[in-house]
Amino acid sequence: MSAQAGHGASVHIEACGKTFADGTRALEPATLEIARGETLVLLGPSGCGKTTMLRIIAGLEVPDTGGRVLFDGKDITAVPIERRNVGMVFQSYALFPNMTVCDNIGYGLKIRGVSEKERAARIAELVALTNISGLENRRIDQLSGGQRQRVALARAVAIRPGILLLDEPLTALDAALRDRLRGELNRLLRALGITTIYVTHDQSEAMELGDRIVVMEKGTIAQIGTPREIYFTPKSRFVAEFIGAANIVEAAIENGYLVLPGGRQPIDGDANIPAAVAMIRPETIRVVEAGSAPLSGVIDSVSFIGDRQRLVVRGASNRLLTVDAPNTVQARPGERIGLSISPDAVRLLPSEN
Ligand SMILES: Nc1ncnc2c1ncn2[C@@H]1O[C@H](COP(=O)(O)OP(=O)(O)OP(=O)(O)O)[C@@H](O)[C@H]1O
Repeated sequence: MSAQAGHGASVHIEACGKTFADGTRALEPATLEIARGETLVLLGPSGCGKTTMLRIIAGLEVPDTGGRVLFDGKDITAVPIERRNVGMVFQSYALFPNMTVCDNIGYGLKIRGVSEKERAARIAELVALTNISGLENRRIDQLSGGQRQRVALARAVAIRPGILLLDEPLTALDAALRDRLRGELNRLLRALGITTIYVTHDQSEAMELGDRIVVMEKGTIAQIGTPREIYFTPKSRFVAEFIGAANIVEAAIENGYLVLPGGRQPIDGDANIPAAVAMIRPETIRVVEAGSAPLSGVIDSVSFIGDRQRLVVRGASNRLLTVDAPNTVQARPGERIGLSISPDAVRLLPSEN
């Protein structure tokens, strides 16, 4: 494993936009730094330009005039994919179905003229790292989906790329397997220390894997930050609603108070934003006795999720708030409850058009 570590290259994307031949503007000019060894996740809804950005980094797509891609400070915009030293894994496996696991993993090494002995050693190391021991001599068409994705990963990193590009690699797998592989992938990426750019539309995948997340919206970068920054301090309603559950409340602000459906809520920070909406995460709202609480409402529905329960609470004027309560709280539809929100849990966001 140690022989694999520390191969990451830094990536600098400068003013890279993309307009396709048919006039589709897939990506507005974007500038982005990715540090050596960092895992950066490109997250966003379908069609927002994630894959296009990844393909520009890979060398599969040329950016519009003026855009540049630099690896370790060197301009490689005109360098073809096979000379960029990148490893790639896609949602569809793109493995050679009739070849064995070992031959697939060693393919890139073989065409680069790596000796058989060295190849065997590297393959053995990767078979262990990706948990596919015992399958070395199976053909790809004799493997499960999860096993195939492990082989695809092993093959992508076998050539010791400076940059690993992953496009929705877990999307085709069922939920339980996806969760397990996500954890394994996380450990693998940390162990290898390769700079990784990971495309997904799944916010929990993005939060678990990313050192930083780039949230994309309609071909533009909506926000870049660590998973915690994106979750706790989203800059816009779009980001707040894309990552995690969010109560978005359009409410008046009066003298440092937010006027909420069931009462008045003190808020921190600049309460003089002229037009704003408030975001409150469901797990930051506490259920308390109805009597003394500044906010109250009637439970509309209760969904038991296991580790917690999600309540929908109807306040005055029929506005609904989602509340994630501990699974030990007794809550029944129709009951009146009090709610307590810490002022710093209310985030004001600019209201959008
Ligand atoms: N070769 C192409 N020619 C024309 N338009 C394209 C081409 N490739 C992609 N697009 C368009 O560019 C936009 C961005 O596509 P892209 O594949 O980057 O999105 P994405 O965020 O990766 O979406 P998904 O999650 O669905 O893969 C989309 O509107 C898409 O239809």
